[in-house]
Amino acid sequence: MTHHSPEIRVEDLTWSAGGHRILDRVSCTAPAGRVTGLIGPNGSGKTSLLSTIGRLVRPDSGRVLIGDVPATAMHRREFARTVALVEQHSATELDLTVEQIVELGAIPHRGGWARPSALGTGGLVTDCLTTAGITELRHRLWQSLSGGEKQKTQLARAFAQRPCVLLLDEPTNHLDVSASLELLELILARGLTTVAAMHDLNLAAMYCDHLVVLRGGRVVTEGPTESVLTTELLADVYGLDALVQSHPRTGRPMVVLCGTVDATTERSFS
Ligand SMILES: Nc1ncnc2c1ncn2[C@@H]1O[C@H](COP(=O)(O)OP(=O)(O)OP(=O)(O)O)[C@@H](O)[C@H]1O
Repeated sequence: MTHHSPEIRVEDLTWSAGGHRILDRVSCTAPAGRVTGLIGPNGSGKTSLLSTIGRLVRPDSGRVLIGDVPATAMHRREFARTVALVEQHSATELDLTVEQIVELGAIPHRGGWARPSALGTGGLVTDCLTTAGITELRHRLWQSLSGGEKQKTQLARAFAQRPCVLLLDEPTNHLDVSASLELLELILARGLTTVAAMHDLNLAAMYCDHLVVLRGGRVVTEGPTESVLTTELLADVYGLDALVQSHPRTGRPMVVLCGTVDATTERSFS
C-alpha cells in the first residue's frame, strides 16, 4: 500500500442483516485526500456503509477498493495501518487511561500485538494527544470522560494508527459548536481520505468536498458538495423546507432551515 491517501471506491455493495437488505447495490467514491460526507436520514445506512468499508461487517456482494487494492485482499495488519475507523459508540469496558487507549492505535505498527503497557509512551502518543487537544487528559480513566472527551480520545487513537484513510461515524456527535469546528478543521488539516457520516448539514457544507447521499440503503446521489446540496434534494430526502444559499464570506453552500415541507404547506393553507 502506498503512503499517500488513496481514493476509495465502493462497487455494487449489498449487505443484509436480520433478514433485511440494509445496503442495496451501493456504489460511490471518496476522492483521494478529501473529506467526503455521508449524509441521509436516520436509518439510511451511513453506519452500515462505514462498517462495511472498515471491514467490521462482510458484504453479501460487491467490493471496496482502497486505491487499486480490494480491501478484502489486504492482510489484517496492513488494513489496520491503512484505515482507521472511529465508531459512533466507541466504548471500552476496560479500565484504561486516555494515554493507553491512544497507544492501542499504534499497535499495527509494532513488531507484535504487544500489551499496551509494554509499548511505552513515545513521541507519537504525545503528538496525537496534542493534535487532538487533550494532553491534559493523558492520565484520566476512560470511564471518567465526558462524551466529547471520549470522542477526542478516539480520534487521537485513530491518528496513532497513522492511517491513510479515516472513517468517522458522526465525529461531532457529543461536541459543542466550537469543539465541532475545531475537530473538523483538525481532520481537514490531516489531508487524509476521510469519509464521515454527518447529521449537521451546515457542518457537511462547510467541511466536506464531496457528498454521498443515502436513503433506504441506496445512494440517491453523490458529487461535489455545491452540486449535491440543493433545496430540491433536502425536500426530497429529508422532507425539509430549506434554502441553500452561498455563504456571504466563504462562498460555500449554507443551509437555512425553514421547517419541514409538511409544516410549511400546512401553514400556507391556514
Ligand atoms: N445488525 C443489524 N441487524 C439488523 N438491522 C440492522 C443491523 N444494522 C443496522 N440495521 C438496520 O439498518 C438500517 C440502517 O442502519 P444504520 O445504522 O446503518 O443507519 P444510519 O444511517 O447510520 O442511521 P443513524 O443516522 O440513525 O445513525 C436501520 O434500519 C437499522 O435498524
